[in-house]
Amino acid sequence: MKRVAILGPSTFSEEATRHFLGEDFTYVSYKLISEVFNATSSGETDLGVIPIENTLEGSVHLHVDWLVHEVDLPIRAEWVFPIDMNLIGYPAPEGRTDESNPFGYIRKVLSHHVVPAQCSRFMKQYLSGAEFEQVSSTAEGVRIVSSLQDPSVAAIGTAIASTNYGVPMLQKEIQDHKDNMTRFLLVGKEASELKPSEDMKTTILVTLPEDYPGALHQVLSAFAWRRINLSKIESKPTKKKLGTYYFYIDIAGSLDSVLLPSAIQEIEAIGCQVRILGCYPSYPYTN
Ligand SMILES: O=C(O)C(=O)C[C@]1(C(=O)O)C=C[C@@H](O)C=C1
Repeated sequence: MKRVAILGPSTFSEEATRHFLGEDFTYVSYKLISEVFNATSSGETDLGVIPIENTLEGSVHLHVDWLVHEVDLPIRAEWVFPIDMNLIGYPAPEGRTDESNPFGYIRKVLSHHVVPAQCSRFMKQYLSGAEFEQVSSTAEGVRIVSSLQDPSVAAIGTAIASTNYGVPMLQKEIQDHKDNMTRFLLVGKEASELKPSEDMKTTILVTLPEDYPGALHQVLSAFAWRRINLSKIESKPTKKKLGTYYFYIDIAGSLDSVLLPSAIQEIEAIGCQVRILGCYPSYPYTN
């Protein structure tokens, strides 16, 4: 069975990956996302799972940075998964209940750094008196809460973490929007057989030539006149020289098509550097 590195256990990454890949894989949990990348890069696992973007938070920059700067792991698939955030902790100790705020007794909240952006309304309304402390995953927060057994410290995470660590669910579905989704990437050195998908995507990094006014316009027009759809374009620092950027571009389409390779050739011809991060199937959420 192929081995898949995930941030886990009892995380959203685990829930999303089990839903997508099923049980024909061996899941190997790591505490840090850097360990997921390293395990996949070193061959300890065949594949790795990276949360890359969220409806409410946007790109997870740290993970994009790892993908671009630290490893050379092609993207093999992407899928989206709904994210229901839950407040997990112990009930108010006797004498500490507050009519105006049922969670006013919570002084500290532990979770992954992407979580406050996904639960900002709930946190503003009920947890404004609590300090937020970042931990390596949502499940790690729940694990710490279970070890402390202190009602003033709570976590935000998955329903499965609440069950597995035996910490009560205080409030379900506290994310700002019902349709909160996270996009996950499957990365790995070798291609894996996956279920067929109607949609293919290609992700490229483009570095513009210096001293070429209008270069970005030319890049975009190479796609535009071929009617190739870009689903995302983000500029990011190259980290080599202050003020220099590359563009992270998600393209709807496959490198096997006629038009996309010629668009890439056209932008290389004006002096752009192009790195292909992957050409892969994309899957919408299906229940
Ligand atoms: O901490 C977890 O549970 C994770 O799987 C990580 C992660 C992320 O990095 O975006 C995954 C999905 C949710 O958006 C929140 C956290």
